[in-house]
Amino acid sequence: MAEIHDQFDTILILDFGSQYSHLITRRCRELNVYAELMPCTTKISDLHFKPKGIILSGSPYSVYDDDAPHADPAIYTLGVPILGICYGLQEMAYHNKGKIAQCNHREYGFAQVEVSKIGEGSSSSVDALFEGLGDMQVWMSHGDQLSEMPPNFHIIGRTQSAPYAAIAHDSKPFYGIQFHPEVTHSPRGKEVIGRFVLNICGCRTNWTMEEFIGKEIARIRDICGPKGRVIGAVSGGVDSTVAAKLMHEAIGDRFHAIMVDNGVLRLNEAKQVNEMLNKDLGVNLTVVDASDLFLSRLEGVEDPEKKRKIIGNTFINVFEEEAAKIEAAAEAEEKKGAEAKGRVEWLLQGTLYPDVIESISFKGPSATIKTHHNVGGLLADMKLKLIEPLRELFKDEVRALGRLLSIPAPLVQRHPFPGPGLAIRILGPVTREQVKILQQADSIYIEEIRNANLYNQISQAFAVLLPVKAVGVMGDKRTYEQVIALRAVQSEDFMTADWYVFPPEVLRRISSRITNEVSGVNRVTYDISSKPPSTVEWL
Ligand SMILES: Nc1ncnc2c1ncn2[C@@H]1O[C@H](COP(=O)(O)OP(=O)(O)OP(=O)(O)O)[C@@H](O)[C@H]1O
Ligand SMILES: O=c1[nH]c(=O)c2[nH+]cn([C@@H]3O[C@H](COP(=O)(O)O)[C@@H](O)[C@H]3O)c2[nH]1
Ligand SMILES: NC(=O)CC[C@H](N)C(=O)O
Ligand SMILES: [Mg+2]
Repeated sequence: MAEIHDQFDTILILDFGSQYSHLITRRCRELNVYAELMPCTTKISDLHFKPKGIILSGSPYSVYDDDAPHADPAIYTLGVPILGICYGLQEMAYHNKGKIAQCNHREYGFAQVEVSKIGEGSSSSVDALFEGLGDMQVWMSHGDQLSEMPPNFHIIGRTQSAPYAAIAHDSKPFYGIQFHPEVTHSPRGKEVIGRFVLNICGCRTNWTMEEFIGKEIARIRDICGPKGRVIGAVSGGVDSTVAAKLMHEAIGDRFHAIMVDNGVLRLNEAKQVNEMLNKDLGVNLTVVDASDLFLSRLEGVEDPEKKRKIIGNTFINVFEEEAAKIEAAAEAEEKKGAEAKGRVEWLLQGTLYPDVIESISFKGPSATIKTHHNVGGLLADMKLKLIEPLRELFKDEVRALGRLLSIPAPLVQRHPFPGPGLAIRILGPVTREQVKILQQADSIYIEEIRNANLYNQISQAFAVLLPVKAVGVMGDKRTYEQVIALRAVQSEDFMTADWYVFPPEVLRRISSRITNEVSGVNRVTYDISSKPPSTVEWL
């Protein structure tokens, strides 16, 4: 089977636990080079591909810590260029017998790198890593630094407090930099990464969504074989819509898209999504109304993790039932003499790279903050095999892919909506009445955001129904009703997010409409928390 690594030169990023590891991956991909993040404990002998270059990330550890992570020494004999960033530099120096010590002046924030000149006068030049860049502003975050150069390395850049801020091996393509080129606070950082992956590693720049489409379609056809059929979990969200369209291009009507009405969707969502997919995209969609099943299983459940697991498991039950129905229908037709159809062996999911990255840390999955229904909420003994064509992509890559697949802009720009839906936005038990209140409030909120032309400036907006009651006065009468909280965030990748600053008149209109039009609500509040320390969703 064709592998992604056969088709795209790959930069392997070894993750030592830095907060910025995934940004290194992103920067490479922005240069149209495929990059993949793996735990720093990865054994080179276990890789089933040869990377074109390796980047060692930063880390919260110091190299001499007892439990400090170290890379497989085999990386140094693989014959490919290596770039160490921050801890990565220290790790490279440590392996090559240099010395590392705590700095007198810890550096957090901006620094100026002075790029070293090689040679004299008019024939002087700089190292290939910095070619054409000159002295530059960079961003630092370290308490340790190189105190003694490893043998056979030389300095290629320094800062005022770090004399060995950038080093290179005398004869091998090994580089170390103390600063972080992957963060936007290092304005020319992406060019430094470019010098490494393009000039030094010589990677082909074919990681574009145009190339990806063709190759992924071929790969899907290969996986499914000439007859295999796929059932697709489609929500109307960006990811599953793009995945569905890709699947449809690859195997036509051997792909069966299923949207599950789990009783906790937004107002009129099932109807709208049905129209969009059938009409706009030509994907044959079946909407299964399983709202009674979901709501009965959710009855009385308050615990957020329990809600998530119930929903994740029930989704799979419904998909397996639908797969069985599709097979039974095909068998009935075959008995009447129709040509035999393939089995429904696969379940399509719109899982993205950030979902996967969360479980990559070298210490195993990072602390579970919440179980995303499509990753941790799956049934252990499910019969369908997963097919996840977007597993390697970031959200903005998926949106670019969607545009290339001619998916209409309003669909591509949709805010994400979590699979567990309104169940994780109703704090406390989920009932049909509570769902109805929240659906109405949410619909007014989004409508007013669209009317104010702010939808595309906000990454995600939604309403939350709080399990508290407050006193109000309406038409001279005392009321004692529920509270709606509004949330709107801006975020690049939803790993971090900041709350959105609305023009006051927009908030005023939204609040007034919700309290007037939604019975059962007499108060509206606005959530001014960033992630971290909060998360985007309340549950
Ligand atoms: N109501 C639903 N019916 C069928 N499948 C669903 C439903 N909700 C979620 N899923 C499945 O779970 C996956 C993950 O949901 P998620 O919300 O992360 O992605 P999305 O809905 O495709 O896109 P977005 O993040 O933009 O909402 C979806 O890609 C889809 O496969
Ligand atoms: O499909 C999903 N299934 C889930 O279980 C789930 N939980 C959170 N989210 C979405 O993920 C992003 C980050 O949310 P948090 O900061 O709350 O983790 C936000 O965009 C959330 O809406 C989910 N999406
Ligand atoms: N950001 C980093 O990689 C830090 C590395 C190491 N812990 C230091 O403080 O120098
Ligand atoms: Mg969704």
